[in-house]
Amino acid sequence: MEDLADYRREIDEIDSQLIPLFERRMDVVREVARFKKARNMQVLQRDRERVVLDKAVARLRDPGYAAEAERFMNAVMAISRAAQRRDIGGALPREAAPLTGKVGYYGAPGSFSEQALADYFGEDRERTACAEFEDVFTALRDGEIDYGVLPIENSSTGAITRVYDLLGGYGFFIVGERRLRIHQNLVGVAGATLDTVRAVYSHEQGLEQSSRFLAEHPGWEQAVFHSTAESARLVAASGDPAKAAIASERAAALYGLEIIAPAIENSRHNATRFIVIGRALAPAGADKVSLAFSLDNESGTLYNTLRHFADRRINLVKIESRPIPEELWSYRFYLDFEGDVDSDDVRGVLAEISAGAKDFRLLGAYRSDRD
Ligand SMILES: C=C(O[C@@H]1C=C(C(=O)O)C=C[C@H]1O)C(=O)O
Repeated sequence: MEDLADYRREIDEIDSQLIPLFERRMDVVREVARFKKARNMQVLQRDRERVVLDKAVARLRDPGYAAEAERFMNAVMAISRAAQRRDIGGALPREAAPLTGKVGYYGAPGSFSEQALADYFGEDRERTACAEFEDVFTALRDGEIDYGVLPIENSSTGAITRVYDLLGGYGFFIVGERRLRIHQNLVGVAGATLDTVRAVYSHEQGLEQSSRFLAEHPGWEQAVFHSTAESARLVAASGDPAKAAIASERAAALYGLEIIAPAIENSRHNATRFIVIGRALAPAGADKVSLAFSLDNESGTLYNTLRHFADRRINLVKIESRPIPEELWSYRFYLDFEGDVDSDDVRGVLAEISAGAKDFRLLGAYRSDRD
């Protein structure tokens, strides 16, 4: 067997080639930053990163290293993105004010997201329904819409985790938010009553937010369907008094349904927070910032990240963690905090966190919707 010193000499020799290559790569990456700055382009280019990862794996002699090669290149690209963000500095692409254009929303006409859209952009704004959460993201990616509106958290059921995961996956920005008081109603066709109903359709949020009311009717089948509005549409189309939906008053009126039981939500304070997403950061004047990052699973990493907020007396308003499916028991953290993204303190804290965390991403800076 060779000596440990021999192995280490060999590793040193390899690194002596690796580091100059890394340096060359970083030089090119910073040229790319200049290019992006001139064209107001986003730093993160997910499609390109996928290509880089696929090429790396294809070049392996031993495919057994595929997962490691991906992690290696992911780390290299996270470092190059951080360098590009440093170079580009405050010149992140921003939306022009006011936010004009076509808006997509989750659900169907009559959904709570449509209500949030009407509240935020005005009733007259041109809009398009997106049946699934991801459809809002793909429509924005494909240029079919300029902004999207989706729910992100409910005051009683918590985070809408699927939307968090999509936010982490697509490279878009949160440009605004709207909070809405949510009343859930049991709605059905003319003649439907608590006695005729056998099955209740709704989005899982509608069912969850009304779980106490539903518990009083144990004989009813609970069917998870698309959005609350889509559920109302289904019930109207069926014409069947045995079917009911949990949906808004707005949806009931739109689809000609009657309210069998009003305000069936568990909590008197039931409210949902909706986000408005866009392809670039909101115009200046924001007072709330959202970001995402992951950390090494080691003692103190989360503390060492969060302490920067305390040191700068920045108020953290929300933290959510979501599993990273590709990395067993690893998590991605989503943080919301108060502050102006153009202030020295917020710039400082973003620099501190991006230096210590992996896959750091500024998710948005926008005006908060306070009560
Ligand atoms: C260098 C670029 O910027 C980022 C970093 C990449 C990399 O290091 O290879 C790839 C895509 C971008 O997310 C680029 O856009 O090509």
